[in-house]
Amino acid sequence: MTILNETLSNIRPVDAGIMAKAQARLDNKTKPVGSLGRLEEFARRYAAMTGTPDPVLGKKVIFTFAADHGVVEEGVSAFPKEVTVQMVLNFLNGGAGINVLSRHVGAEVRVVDMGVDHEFGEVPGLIGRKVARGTRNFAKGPAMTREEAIAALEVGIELANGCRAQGVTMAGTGEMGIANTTAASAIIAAFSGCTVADVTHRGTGINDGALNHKIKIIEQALAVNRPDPKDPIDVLAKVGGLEIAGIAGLVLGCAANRMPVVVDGFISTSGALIACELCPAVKEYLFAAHESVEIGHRFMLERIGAEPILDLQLRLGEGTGAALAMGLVEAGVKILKEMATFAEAGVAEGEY
Ligand SMILES: O=C(O)c1ccc[n+]([C@@H]2O[C@H](COP(=O)([O-])O)[C@@H](O)[C@H]2O)c1
Ligand SMILES: Cc1cc2nc[nH]c2cc1C
Repeated sequence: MTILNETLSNIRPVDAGIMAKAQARLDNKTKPVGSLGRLEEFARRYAAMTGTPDPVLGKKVIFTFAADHGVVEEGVSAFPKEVTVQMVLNFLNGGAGINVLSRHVGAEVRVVDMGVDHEFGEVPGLIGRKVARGTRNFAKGPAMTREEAIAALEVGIELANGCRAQGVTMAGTGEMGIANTTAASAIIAAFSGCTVADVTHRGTGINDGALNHKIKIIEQALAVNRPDPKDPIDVLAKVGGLEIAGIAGLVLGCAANRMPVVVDGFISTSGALIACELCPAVKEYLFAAHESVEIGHRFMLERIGAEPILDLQLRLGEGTGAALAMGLVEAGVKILKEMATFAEAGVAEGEY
């Protein structure tokens, strides 16, 4: 069996009994029932994902997947393609937004080259898993072959599979890739049947003229490639990206390993969406970090059925929202594990 098929066959719905046990444990803590709101939801879902009402909190890791996009040549981004490689080096030097926010929450950043159009050679810290030197221009034909898409998915799965032995208990997704909002918009348009204009926005900050052009390019890409929404790998290969495939694989691998995964913004969610379309039970293992400024994000989150944790007007990517949200998920689990019960603290219980 292929790694992908084996992973898909290992994904099971979470145990509703464990969720109820975790909630019962929360209800005995020294607080009015339900008064910690969504922190309680995070805790009981985390418990159900990991299969125990007393879950372990270990290492937190953000995987930031980087890749280039052939469609950049159509003028769909405010920034030049070189920024992808330049930002990878910034991540490795610890100077990017994701480095700051990961330090803030005590998470480690792992940078994965899925398909940057640059030969890095031996660069300390970089996880080199290049599947190709970027995708092809999907305004003219498929971004990748089906084989490339599956190879990239399997990179993400293997990274997730490695986590448990390394003491990682929560993963987060992140990405870097100039022009990748064009791919993410094409993916949600292909699945949802929404008009391209409804799901396409300004990415790094394009002006009105460039936005109209970006919409036309995505319409052209969908007409040229005709991705089949019933075949998520076809959608991924034709209008996706190598970093998006890596994210989809990571999310599948986390679900198969019963490991909670916190999904970042618009592009990360397009990867999570591919994973959920391949196997609907995946959605039970993910936390949606935040709602991105990108207008298409809402449609993705609705399709997955995920309620975002934060709304901070973020649109950076890299995993920045995931890092922040991870801190809140962890806070919820600490409440479950560390807070005193009424009996332990000698506090009188209420009557409801
Ligand atoms: O995560 C988001 O919601 C998000 C929204 C807009 C832009 N980005 C980041 O900006 C880059 C893509 O923007 P663009 O305009 O080049 O398609 C890519 O590196 C993403 O990490 C990220
Ligand atoms: C500078 C810069 C940093 C980024 N981080 C993620 N996407 C990005 C896009 C740009 C342009």
